[in-house]
Amino acid sequence: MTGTADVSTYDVVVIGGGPVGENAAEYAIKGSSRTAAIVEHELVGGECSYWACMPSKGLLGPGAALAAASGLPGARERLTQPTPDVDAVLGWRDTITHQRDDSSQVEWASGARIDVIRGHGRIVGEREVEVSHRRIVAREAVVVATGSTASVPPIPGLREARPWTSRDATNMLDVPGRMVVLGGGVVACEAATWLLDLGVRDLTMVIRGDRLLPKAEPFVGEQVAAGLVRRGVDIRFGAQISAVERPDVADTGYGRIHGGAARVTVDEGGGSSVLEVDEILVAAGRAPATSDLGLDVLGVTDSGPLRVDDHMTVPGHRWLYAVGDVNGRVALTHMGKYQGRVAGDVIAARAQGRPLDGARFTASADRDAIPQVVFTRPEMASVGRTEAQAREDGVDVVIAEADIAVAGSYLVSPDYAGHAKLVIDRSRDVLVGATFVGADTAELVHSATVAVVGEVRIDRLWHAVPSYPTVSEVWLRLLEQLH
Ligand SMILES: Cc1cc2nc3c(=O)[nH]c(=O)nc-3n(C[C@H](O)[C@H](O)[C@H](O)COP(=O)(O)OP(=O)(O)OC[C@H]3O[C@@H](n4cnc5c(N)ncnc54)[C@H](O)[C@@H]3O)c2cc1C
Ligand SMILES: NC(=O)c1ccc[n+]([C@@H]2O[C@H](COP(=O)([O-])OP(=O)(O)OC[C@H]3O[C@@H](n4cnc5c(N)ncnc54)[C@H](O)[C@@H]3O)[C@@H](O)[C@H]2O)c1
Repeated sequence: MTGTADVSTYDVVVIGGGPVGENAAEYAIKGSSRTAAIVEHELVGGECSYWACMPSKGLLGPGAALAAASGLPGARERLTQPTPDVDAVLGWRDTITHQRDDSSQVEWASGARIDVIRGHGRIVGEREVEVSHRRIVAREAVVVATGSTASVPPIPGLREARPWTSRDATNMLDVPGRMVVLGGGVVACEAATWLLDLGVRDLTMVIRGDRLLPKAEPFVGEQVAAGLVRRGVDIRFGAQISAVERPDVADTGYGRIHGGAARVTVDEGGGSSVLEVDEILVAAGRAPATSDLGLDVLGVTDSGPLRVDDHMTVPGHRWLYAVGDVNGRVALTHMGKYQGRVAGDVIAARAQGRPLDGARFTASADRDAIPQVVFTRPEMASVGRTEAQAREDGVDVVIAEADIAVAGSYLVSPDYAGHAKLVIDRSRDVLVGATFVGADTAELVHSATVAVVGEVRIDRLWHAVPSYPTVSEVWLRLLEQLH
């Protein structure tokens, strides 16, 4: 860093210190003498570390472990309680989130020679960022990595009722007895799973469409819904919340019940009914965090995502990059970090006057090779395109599909239930998508990701022999259909 009291200069300034901004800063300067700063107005580590991926998986783990044990003879006989110890789970969650203390992340940044500047970052001109009246100048690049925020639909009375968003659900301190969840996407399905584990006894999900997890293969939503219904969840499809009344609202903080009971009107099938609940969870998607970022000075007045090209550069502004949730390409930590690595490599190459030769400088996997794991019970893991997406893209599709019923799955549990599907492009004889549902499938998906990205021909995949006895033997069942 160089500068006077109120103007500092770095080679690279990153606004937003989530996992994606951290990666972009690290890659932009590593192995060089370039300097970088991360501007963060909350906690270094971002939504993912304190409010999203990490606490949610912490809350889900103990229930998943108990479910695994209860499916296996010899272990299940030793289980005295089928549900987790609530205080211990919440304590484990707090351990994972370091009680929202970001000092270890700041230490990491300092080890990587990245300065952390606390405060709200706003672009005030070309290569210029303002943080609390302090001006930061970037010699090479400004990277926007500000993430996203939870959306709350404009339903009469909903905002006034101070409903929970994912931040409350992941950082819950109180366990509401009766809850309604608005939405049927990933946050809704994962949260429903841990809310039940932690003792919510009366849970209703209000879904405007006709299935859960609508972006995945249809069998995923069916199996996840069946799992939740078995645990007593009332899922209302084709339904909408039309009004909320909560006379006794209280600002009790994240994870606390926000007041007295709420009356929630649900419209479905031409009629309506009223649910009385102790808390409402809104899980209706997220909006890119582009407000109050100064983008209007660049002529960007749209409040949507900050669009970028495949070098993660904002068109027309070669010094400006946007990575992660904020660019609207894909809202997943691992894909945002991938974009952060691409942006960092591009910034480094441009700083050294090197051409952007090579695949490393172009993001492509975040379009057609996106892996995702949804940690429901059963869990689902997928990569690439679904059959419907492939057909929409004009791919000449061949399908291989099978229940997961192999020696490896039987050994996980004699009651194992799972399903797998491959989507193949007939003209190239390569895999373009794969979806697995069932216990222990999360660790299966990377094999499919390698096959999709590597464009491995199906006749070669035949020689990738799965080990016996593992769940991955389902590959053999699927490939037999294509051989
Ligand atoms: C409940 C939940 C669970 C999830 N689980 C998973 C999962 O298991 N796996 C997965 O891959 N993805 C998961 N996601 C998605 C994942 O959280 C996001 O994709 C990821 O956090 C995006 O990272 P990011 O760095 O782009 O943004 P963020 O993590 O949101 O970080 C952005 C940072 O920028 C800061 N900031 C914003 N504006 C400014 C400003 N103007 N000035 C200074 N600082 C600013 C914020 O304070 C924040 O620290 C989950 C999301 C939710 C809601
Ligand atoms: N394990 C993981 O990888 C993981 C976990 C959680 C979240 N995430 C990511 O975080 C992002 C946000 O997740 P999410 O579940 O909030 O979003 P989502 O887009 O997956 O689901 C939003 C849901 O809300 C519904 N909805 C939206 N507006 C509505 C309205 N006005 N009325 C009724 N229903 C409405 C949609 O139909 C959909 O079912 C996603 O990109 C997701 O992939 C990932």
